[in-house]
Amino acid sequence: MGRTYRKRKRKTLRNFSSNLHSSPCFIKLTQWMRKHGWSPSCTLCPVEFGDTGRGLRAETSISKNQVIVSIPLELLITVSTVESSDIGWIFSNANGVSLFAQQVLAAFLVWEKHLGHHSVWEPYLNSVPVDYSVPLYCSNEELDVLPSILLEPILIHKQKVIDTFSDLKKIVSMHSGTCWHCSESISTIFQREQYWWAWSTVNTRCVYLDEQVLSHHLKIQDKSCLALAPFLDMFNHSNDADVQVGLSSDGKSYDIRTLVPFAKYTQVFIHYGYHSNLKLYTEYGFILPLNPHDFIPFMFEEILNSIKYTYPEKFNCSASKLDFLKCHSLAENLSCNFDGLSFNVKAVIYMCMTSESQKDILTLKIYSSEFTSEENMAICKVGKHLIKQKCLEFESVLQIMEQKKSNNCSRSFEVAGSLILEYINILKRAEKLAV
Ligand SMILES: C[S@@+](CC[C@H](N)C(=O)[O-])C[C@H]1O[C@@H](n2cnc3c(N)ncnc32)[C@H](O)[C@@H]1O
Repeated sequence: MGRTYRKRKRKTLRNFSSNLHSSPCFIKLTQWMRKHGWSPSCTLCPVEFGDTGRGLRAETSISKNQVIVSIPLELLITVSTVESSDIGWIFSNANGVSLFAQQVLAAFLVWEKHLGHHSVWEPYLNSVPVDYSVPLYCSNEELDVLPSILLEPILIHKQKVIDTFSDLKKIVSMHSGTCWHCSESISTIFQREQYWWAWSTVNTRCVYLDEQVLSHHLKIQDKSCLALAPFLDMFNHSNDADVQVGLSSDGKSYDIRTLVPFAKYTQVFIHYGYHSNLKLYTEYGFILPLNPHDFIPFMFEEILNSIKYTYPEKFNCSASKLDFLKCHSLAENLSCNFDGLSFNVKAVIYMCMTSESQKDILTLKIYSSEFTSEENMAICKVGKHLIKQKCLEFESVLQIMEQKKSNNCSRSFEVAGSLILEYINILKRAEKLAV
């Protein structure tokens, strides 16, 4: 699929949304949920939106403080659901191998998916996506061209998936039984590809519960009380949404109450958290244009290099200055966002360009930000150089990515390209502010 085609397709999709209300998958999901005690809290229709993909649309207006979804606890998939399932015994006998909530839920999805029609969860499993745009699905060749700001969290995440899968294989291979449904040996049912899909399903769709709701006896390493919640997991995220989530007052369901109203025929969003685009990309496989929580980190050395380049004669970064910066936590959170360079970046630039003898004055100036116009100009000049260098770095990465994109690339790689483009836009705006 060529670039022009994709661009054209995106353009068409943006203005187009298609109603999924009568899709067999959705009808079966809601019929099955009703049988298990669910009833809709308000009229929501699943729709394929041009800009956000599948989500839920309000068929009538929704007011502030209205409960938009309420899922009976028996419809949630939690660690206790897994414990009392066909494969619960495998995890009760893990023989010292570490278990994590996400791994256990993912294993359960793989198991139930393989049962097909024989799974009571089939209507739910058929409602979740068959593939994902999370970075786990970037090929090694694609990962090779990503900048370290993206690559580092991706590799950490990927390693966690690899390790938990390898531990799962260890656990299942301790047991020699065969499956009642397909007669396959238990261990062959858990394959890497299915596990990656299941892991991504949990990662992009789970909610967090109170520990008390989850009574089980499995030895889970982490305290994350994850739950998969059918239907509820079709809400997309927006920074403009605001919600209250948790158990209903009678403790029988998991509810979401919206704190903002929604007009009839608009998409109803929830809020996944105050996430930067990097977090949204690595955890959920999408980004938000003009995300106010976005920022681009700088390394301390990058700032020093910009000072050395712009004012070689003024550069002065002694051991005592380094101590000072570290003691005052000024050498961390070095970043740039839509509003320009962070306070700490400016403090580091100022500190490392000013002579040692004036340390008391320096401290006072940094915390009052009362720089002379000459000092301000010097800080801006270094800041501009720093921003420009980062921009050049991202532009050259994007160029390489564009070349790769013209061949067959993963959806995840395309999202990574959009993220780099967002970063370039932020830097260009910040550069204009640094005058
Ligand atoms: C909990 S699911 C939401 C429903 C999902 N869109 C679906 O089709 O089932 C989370 C996933 O939805 C997508 N998503 C959520 N909010 C989005 C947004 N504002 N823009 C684009 N995609 C979004 C991402 O793929 C994310 O991993």
